[in-house]
Amino acid sequence: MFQSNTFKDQVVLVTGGRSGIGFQIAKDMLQLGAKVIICSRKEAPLKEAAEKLSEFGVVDYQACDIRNTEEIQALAAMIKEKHGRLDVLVNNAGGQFPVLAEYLNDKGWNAVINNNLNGTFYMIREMANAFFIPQKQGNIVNIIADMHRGFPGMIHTGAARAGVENITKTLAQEWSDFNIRINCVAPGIIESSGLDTYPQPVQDMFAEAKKAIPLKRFGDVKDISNAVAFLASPLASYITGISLYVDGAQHLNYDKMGMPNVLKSFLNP
Ligand SMILES: CCCCCCCCC/C=C/C(=O)SCCNC(=O)CCNC(=O)[C@H](O)C(C)(C)COP(=O)(O)OP(=O)(O)OC[C@H]1O[C@@H](n2cnc3c(N)ncnc32)[C@H](O)[C@@H]1OP(=O)(O)O
Ligand SMILES: NC(=O)C1=CN([C@@H]2O[C@H](COP(=O)(O)OP(=O)(O)OC[C@H]3O[C@@H](n4cnc5c(N)ncnc54)[C@H](OP(=O)(O)O)[C@@H]3O)[C@@H](O)[C@H]2O)C=CC1
Repeated sequence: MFQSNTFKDQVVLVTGGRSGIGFQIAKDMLQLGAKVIICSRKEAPLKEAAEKLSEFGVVDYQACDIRNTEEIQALAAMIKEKHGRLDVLVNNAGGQFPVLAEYLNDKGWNAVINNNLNGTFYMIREMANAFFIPQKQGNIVNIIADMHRGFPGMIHTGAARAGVENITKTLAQEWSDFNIRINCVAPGIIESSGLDTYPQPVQDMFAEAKKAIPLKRFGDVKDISNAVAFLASPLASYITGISLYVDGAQHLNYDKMGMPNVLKSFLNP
């Protein structure tokens, strides 16, 4: 258990904090003493999530598409006005869809690269310039995915998340002079709202998929938020530039649940 004052008076931004994993990260941060800002694209569910989270502490929200630099700058301005600083950035916003590489068109490829790679970089750059570099203090945790051995069935996200992992290694070195730590959390398959977005044949595979995970279960959102809290906390003060796989050792197991075969069985382009 973390002490309830672990993040006391720290200001934490969680992208995609309206749902699933991001919501749990925001809730935990509030319960550990932080002031939290959540952002995502859809204003109405964002507001609703902020209302729920306000039970646990001080929470602000602002609609922001991480692919849009102007919207990110407006978010930074709001945070500066309300809080004057930012201590932790959790890049959780993202998503993709299952597809076989040969059927993925430019638009679909670009949509996922823009979201998961470009959007994450824009957010890191803007928040570092607005807060972390001038403060000479900052902490970034990037949620990536289990793409250790490639990502059959989701080539776009595998490439994007590998890019974020490499950004993390680069900035752990470039920005060490600014006392900025940056790490990744790589979730395996997590029981969250995100899984509902997968087509039924993929969901039908999930029970079978658990057998291929050494710990024989999917993770839950708390497994991820615990890892994020650890990496963002002083307990991890000598850790930067790493990826922490929170996946029941799934990344050591090459069999991606036979997913390409499942996709071939229902994809009919
Ligand atoms: C297999 C292994 C499983 C493995 C099993 C499970 C592994 C779990 C690991 C990971 C789990 C998670 O991440 S769970 C989290 C999942 N959550 C999400 O994915 C939610 C957020 N997702 C999104 O917002 C979207 O998927 C994303 C594409 C990234 C962004 O969308 P945009 O709004 O930018 O773009 P859109 O307008 O929707 O789409 C742009 C184009 O992308 C393509 N496109 C978009 N959605 C598409 C779809 N469902 N199927 C085909 N193509 C699609 C089309 O070409 C679209 O153009 P048109 O044709 O012209 O429209
Ligand atoms: N669940 C799982 O098994 C795994 C999840 N992940 C990753 O973890 C993260 C959270 O996933 P999870 O909670 O399960 O899924 P959700 O779909 O519930 O969460 C995705 C969140 O990101 C937001 N978002 C997406 N695109 C953008 C954007 N361009 N700008 C701002 N916000 C955006 C969404 O809000 P809105 O639509 O309103 O913008 C939503 O709140 C995602 O990056 C996901 O890919 C990685 C591995 C496994």
